[in-house]
Amino acid sequence: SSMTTSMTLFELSNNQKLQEKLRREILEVLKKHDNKITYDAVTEMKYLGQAIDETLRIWPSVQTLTRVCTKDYIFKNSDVTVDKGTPLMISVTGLHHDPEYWPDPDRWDPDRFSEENKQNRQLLTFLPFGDGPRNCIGLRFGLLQTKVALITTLTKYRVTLSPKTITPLGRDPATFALRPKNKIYLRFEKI
Ligand code: HEM
Repeated sequence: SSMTTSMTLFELSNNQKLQEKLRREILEVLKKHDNKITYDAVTEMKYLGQAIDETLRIWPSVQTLTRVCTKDYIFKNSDVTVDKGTPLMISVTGLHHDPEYWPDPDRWDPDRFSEENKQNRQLLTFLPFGDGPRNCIGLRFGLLQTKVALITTLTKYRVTLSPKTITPLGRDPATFALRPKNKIYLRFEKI
């Protein structure tokens, strides 16, 4: 949750217009709910959910899923086979950056997760929490924590990128859990 919060703030620092759009939504919804961060208020913040999903697409915290093949399998229209018992690693980062499913994959664009775009997307091309009976048990809690952290921060501060941050950030290859290669330095200006 903390990594997803940091990466969303990084992307919002690079996109001041979208940061303003998101802040406007947060303030409008909070106003309707007596300025209280309730579960109903958080659920109503659609653009916030889209922004977090888009961050999880570009920066999935768990970069590879692991499975063991349970029956012999032949990929359609190919001679590639996977034998029963083979350990498998699935690159979530690779899938989330495949231009076949995600055109211009390095561009952070929460509109990819609008209701309309979500309906047109191919199944299983977005796997930040895995899938199946062993997917992330903390999915809802993780998303809620991230949303509350972003609401609390963005209502109080305008966030910009410090010149100390070296971009592109890159990815530390030594860990399966996401860690950017370069440190993220942000500036918080009280609103
Ligand atoms: C944004 C936050 C989070 C992300 C992106 C995330 C992502 C993931 C992913 C990709 C998996 C592997 C799923 C699979 O193999 O199909 C996983 C498993 C798991 N996660 Fe999370 N997670 C998050 C937050 C949390 C939180 C807050 C908790 C606990 C409170 C949690 C607990 C677990 C547990 C226990 C598993 C193993 C489930 C199993 O093997 O049955 N996660 N998570």
